[in-house]
Amino acid sequence: MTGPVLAARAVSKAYGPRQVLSGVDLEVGAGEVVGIRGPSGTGKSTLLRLLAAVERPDSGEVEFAGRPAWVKRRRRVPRPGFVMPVFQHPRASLDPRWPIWRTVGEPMLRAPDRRDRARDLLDRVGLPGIDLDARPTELSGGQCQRVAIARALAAEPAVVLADEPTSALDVTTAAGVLHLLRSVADGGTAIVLVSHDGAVLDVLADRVLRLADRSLAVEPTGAGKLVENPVAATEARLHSR
Ligand SMILES: Nc1ncnc2c1ncn2[C@@H]1O[C@H](COP(=O)(O)OP(=O)(O)OP(=O)(O)O)[C@@H](O)[C@H]1O
Repeated sequence: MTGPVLAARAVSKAYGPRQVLSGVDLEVGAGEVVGIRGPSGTGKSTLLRLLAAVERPDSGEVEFAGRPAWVKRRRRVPRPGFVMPVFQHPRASLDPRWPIWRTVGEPMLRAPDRRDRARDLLDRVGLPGIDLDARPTELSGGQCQRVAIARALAAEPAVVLADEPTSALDVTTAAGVLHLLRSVADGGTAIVLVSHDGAVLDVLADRVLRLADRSLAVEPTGAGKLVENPVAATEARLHSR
């Protein structure tokens, strides 16, 4: 396809009297990594929930591959696995009753080897040898964060929406996860990445937008991109924050 894989068209959202987003436009192409930064409370997580079609905008449209995410009757159009979110508080987004292999394997319900594939994905997010039957309550925040990333990738989605995906990780682990996300993007998946961390955005994002005054504006990026950086250089860049 030639058009954007994900788009927001004049999207607005208010909670009660508080207008959080007003006429936000965004287009994300296949394989593109778009970073979003901005002060706390400006609506970054809200925008991701709208882009994930977890919440509806008050006005405007979210489109998946050129088609509205919501139909006129205000029902969400089912597109399983098209957009996968990684929410800011991963422990809360994991089912506490499920062993982690089942959480990661959920998007691959039809795969008979989904336990093995879950193990492989958990290896790739830096959790080799983790107990596949562990429950989220037995894991650290950083481990939950990586389980949530593995689950998002299991769907082989067209779009990953990641809200502070490395905030609970040490620098070395974060660099590994950022490289994994870059390789996923290089395989054609679009990524929208929210982070307060300029270094994370600088190394991973193809372009960075700033959310302020209820809308998005282009933000100049800083250091060289991850594509040109080996993991060790990314690690050094994250250390220098
Ligand atoms: N479900 C909700 N009900 C009412 N108000 C909400 C809701 N979700 C978000 N808000 C409000 O919308 C505003 C934007 O919140 P949001 O979490 O999107 O900001 P953010 O930029 O992601 O913040 P942070 O960087 O601190 O995570 C805040 O004033 C918040 O209190």
